[in-house]
Amino acid sequence: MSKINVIYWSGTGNTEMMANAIADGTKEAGNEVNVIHVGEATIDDANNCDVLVLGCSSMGDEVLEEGEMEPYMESIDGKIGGKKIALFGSYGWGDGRWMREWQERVEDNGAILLEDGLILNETPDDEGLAQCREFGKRL
Ligand SMILES: Cc1cc2nc3c(=O)[nH]c(=O)nc-3n(C[C@H](O)[C@H](O)[C@H](O)COP(=O)(O)O)c2cc1C
Repeated sequence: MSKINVIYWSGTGNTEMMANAIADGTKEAGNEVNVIHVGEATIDDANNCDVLVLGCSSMGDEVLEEGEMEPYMESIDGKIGGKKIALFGSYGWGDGRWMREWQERVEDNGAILLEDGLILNETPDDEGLAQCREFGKRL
């Protein structure tokens, strides 16, 4: 059994739906999971788990949300070398650039990206939620 922390930011609830479905999948696979809003996450939450799962929607112009998620990433940049990480988030009109750049950032930190970042357009439908649960099971 692995301990998995899912730390997320979500403006209108789309990425939050993904976070909860990913958590359901990880639980079904027999893991222990904590879902934490990034506003309540500590640096320790990034470290005290076997797999760190980070979620944020595409905001600004293809960037992480700047009030809570970007500062949190800055607080863990340089401290996640060797960490197993998976990324996810919802987007709107873009082509997923925010996720590609986020993946690069995590890899530049020396973290081990377990999966390609899971991205879904706007509000997840049943198929999207099923994809999230499968993603969670694979972690
Ligand atoms: C201020 C703002 C900026 C956004 N910027 C982008 C963007 O650059 N690229 C994109 O694909 N979607 C963008 N979106 C759309 C959101 O990523 C999309 O609606 C997403 O589903 C929101 O998920 P959430 O409810 O988890 O925050 C933006 C939305 C808002 C409100």
